[in-house]
Amino acid sequence: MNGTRNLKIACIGAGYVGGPTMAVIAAKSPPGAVDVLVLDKSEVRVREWNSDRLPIYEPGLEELVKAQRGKNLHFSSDVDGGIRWADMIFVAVNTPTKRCGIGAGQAADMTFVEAAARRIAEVADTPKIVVEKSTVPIRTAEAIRQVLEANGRTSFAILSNPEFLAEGSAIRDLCEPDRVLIGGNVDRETDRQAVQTLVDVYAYWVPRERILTTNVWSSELSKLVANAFLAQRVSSINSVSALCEASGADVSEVARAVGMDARIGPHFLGASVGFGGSCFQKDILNLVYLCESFKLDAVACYWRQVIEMNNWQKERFTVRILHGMYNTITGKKIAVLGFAFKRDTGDTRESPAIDVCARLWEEQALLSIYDPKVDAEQIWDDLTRRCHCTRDELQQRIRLAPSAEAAAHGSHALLLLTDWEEFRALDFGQIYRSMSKPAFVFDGRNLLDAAALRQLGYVVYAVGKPIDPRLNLV
Ligand SMILES: NC(=O)c1ccc[n+]([C@@H]2O[C@H](COP(=O)([O-])OP(=O)(O)OC[C@H]3O[C@@H](n4cnc5c(N)ncnc54)[C@H](O)[C@@H]3O)[C@@H](O)[C@H]2O)c1
Ligand SMILES: O=c1ccn([C@@H]2O[C@H](COP(=O)(O)OP(=O)(O)O[C@H]3O[C@H](CO)[C@@H](O)[C@H](O)[C@H]3O)[C@@H](O)[C@H]2O)c(=O)[nH]1
Repeated sequence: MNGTRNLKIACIGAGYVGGPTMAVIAAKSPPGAVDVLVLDKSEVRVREWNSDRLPIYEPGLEELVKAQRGKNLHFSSDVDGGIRWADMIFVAVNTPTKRCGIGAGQAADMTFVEAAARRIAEVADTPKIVVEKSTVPIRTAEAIRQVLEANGRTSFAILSNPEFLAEGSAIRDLCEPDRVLIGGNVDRETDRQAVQTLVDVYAYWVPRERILTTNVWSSELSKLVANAFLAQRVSSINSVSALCEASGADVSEVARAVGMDARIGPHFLGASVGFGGSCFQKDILNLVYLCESFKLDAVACYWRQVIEMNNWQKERFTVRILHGMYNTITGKKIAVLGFAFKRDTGDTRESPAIDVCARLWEEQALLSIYDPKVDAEQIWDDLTRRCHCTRDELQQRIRLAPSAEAAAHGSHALLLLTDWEEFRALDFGQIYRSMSKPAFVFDGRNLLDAAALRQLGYVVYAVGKPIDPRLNLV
């Protein structure tokens, strides 16, 4: 039986993880069992969570939030008040890659996690269960404990409960997780009890056999390793995509044949322009830094290669465009379809589209960018930062388009950089008629039917597929 009644849960950090995770906990617990309060230092973000226009796009999220908000789900910027009120406090703040100092460009920046821990140490006036939800380097729970204990908070429990949701499918992933991982220090009675309390929360909707309990360090490390393995599969298939193009093999056929081996499995074998997102690169860099700090240089080198292969793939895609279009794209209009790092999200963090657009900008192309969910401001922010120039300078050669058709009109090439489902349904015949000829398609997601496009007259490049003889490529 579930022993958790009227548990007051707060979450510091109302981002891509904090918001959806807390909405699902609120929705899945029986009436009266939990009250959830999501806290953020950003008043703007909290206002958006309390409005009709949520700060993030995620399928199913809006319905869920609207159904629970004001009942057992609340959003507030009163972080101190929320800490005092709660029995259990999740820490779901951002842990980006460090930009300066020791470990810059690799180590995780723990500033926000530590600030949250210090805030709890300062204002909590009753014992709390602190749950590390952010992705953190191994032994962070111990650092949080030291901060708390040094401030006299000795009876607090510290648990690790990393999150495995993927953007675009966050609600489904949270409602039907492959597993929930909870790490606790079994030598401490407070932690043992706290693990049980957290297990009880998840057990409202997750089958008990999917809730794993481990020691804290295994839990922290498993999160980094899971992301490293996933990213490694994408880099592996992307390395094979280059070999396919060179040899005449088809990467989708190879992936299918290889993935049907039950020991390998079919998922995450989709060749692409490269992986993006806020997690893969950051977490592998974090793992590499960890290995280096343990003097495990060969291990660090092994994982670093996953990122190097990803960078190479993004660059390779850009070079394919340039060579395919007769070695010059100066002054040519190119339509960019998709700017988010994957479908079903408005998130652009580490999106391959940023790198590809920046490289095409350097080549003096005219870009017309369309994405169904990414805010215009976000695109300009990403590109000004990446291209090291002002928005005025960018706007001399880059436009944002209101639709895929508008982006494509008069262009020499379509680049498909995000696998939005709506791109599959475009009227490519109509688009072809509106384009300069020869009309090129560079499909960075293998989303489109290349044979059908060729029938319409397009010259098509698709990652890891046999090279179109009309392309100027070897
Ligand atoms: N985005 C994902 O898909 C995903 C999935 C699994 C795990 N993670 C991990 O979860 C963590 C959060 O990621 P995210 O994508 O939700 O980040 P995010 O940037 O979307 O959200 C973090 C929020 O924390 C707030 N914040 C930071 N410090 C604070 C403080 N001291 N007090 C109050 N609010 C504070 C920020 O204002 C921000 O709104 C990261 O460690 C990330 O690696 C992310
Ligand atoms: O076969 C594939 C699968 C993915 N990708 C790309 O890889 C990136 C990451 O995709 P995905 O993992 O689906 O999204 P994320 O939201 O980044 O989720 C990852 O990162 C999260 C943050 O840590 C983890 O919680 C998730 O388990 C993990 O999948 C995206 O650019 C995808 O387009 C490919 O190119 N080919």
